[in-house]
Amino acid sequence: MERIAMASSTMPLASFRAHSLSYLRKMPWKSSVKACFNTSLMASGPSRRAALLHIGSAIQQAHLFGIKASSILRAEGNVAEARTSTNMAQASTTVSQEYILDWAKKDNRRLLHVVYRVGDLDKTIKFYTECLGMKLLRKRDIPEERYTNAFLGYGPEDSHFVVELTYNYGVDKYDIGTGFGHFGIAVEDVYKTVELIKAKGGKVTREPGPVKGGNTVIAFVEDPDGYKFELLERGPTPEPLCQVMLRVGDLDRSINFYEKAFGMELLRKRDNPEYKYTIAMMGYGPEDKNTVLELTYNYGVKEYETGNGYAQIAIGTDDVYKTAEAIKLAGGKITREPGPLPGINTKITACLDPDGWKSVFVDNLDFAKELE
Ligand SMILES: C[C@@H](O)C(=O)SC[C@H](NC(=O)CC[C@H](N)C(=O)O)C(=O)NCC(=O)O
Repeated sequence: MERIAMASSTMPLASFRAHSLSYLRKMPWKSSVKACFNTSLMASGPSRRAALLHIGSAIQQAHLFGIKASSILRAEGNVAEARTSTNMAQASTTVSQEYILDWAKKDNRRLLHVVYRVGDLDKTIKFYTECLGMKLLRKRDIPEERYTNAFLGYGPEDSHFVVELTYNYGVDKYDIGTGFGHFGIAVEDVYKTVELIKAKGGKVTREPGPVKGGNTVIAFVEDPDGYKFELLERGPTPEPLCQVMLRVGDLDRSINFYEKAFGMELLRKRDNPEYKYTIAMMGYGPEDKNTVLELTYNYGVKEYETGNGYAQIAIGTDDVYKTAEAIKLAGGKITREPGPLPGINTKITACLDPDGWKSVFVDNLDFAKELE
């Protein structure tokens, strides 16, 4: 790229075009980005071409060194050509937007855990281990902040989605709100599981049987704080803690947000007109092997209360800075700018979805170090 930028000031136009296009063809960018560069390149004069290629070079180098392309583009704003050429401004914006949104889809992402608050940690741990069959994976007490966390799940945190319970000293009750739905647990026999839960004194709020309007056998149980768990009958799965269900006020708006800002896939959408709701399963891999976000739209309901019990899901990423950039580009609201957390140095960024549901992205390498 540097070679092209230098050549642009000395070569005749025809050789310059051939040289540049052959170089651009070899670049690992999307074809639409290349097309945009080609168009702008051919429409501009020699000095504009040099500036445009200079920006392209800077973005390419930024990519290699993990620097945000938008920062480079801002810095490059000092170049007079970039400031004055509408074509070039459009080209550079398209490059940074396409690059970063495309990157979000290819990033190494996984749902790590779901965080919520409980009023009695020991009581909840007892219910999850004895009734739901989870393992207590670790506990950490942060006395200076007056809270304790307990991590529970069906396998180690480096490969499984788990729950992160938060107990705030002295707080024994939370408002779960109307928006939080349930956590899904896949079991091979819902009837047997419910019997066991009942025998241990657990609260069953919906008896086992086929879901209304479908065939899957389900049941609902409630934990000591009133958080609902849906038991879903399935064959053996590597990820039994399989769903986080949240209600949303506009399903298409949410699908668009999670696809664009989070790089998730719409795995399944099912309308149930008889019971006046539609669900969309969003995630980073097939539903039978990965935990998914189940978004539920109830006909005509535009708003919910998020309460103060449910906190957020955490998602692993290779780069919290690019993640935050993608969320901003997709119109998301960043509530914590990317960077290391004081004290533990794990890099995170946090944001809100269109309904106010919070998510935190955690640097994959920092998270792995935390688990060592
Ligand atoms: C198998 C999979 O599709 C389900 O389990 S969906 C479960 C179903 N969900 C809803 O009804 C969502 C809408 C509801 N108004 C809400 O906001 O929670 C469900 O809970 N069914 C209940 C039943 O008894 O079948």
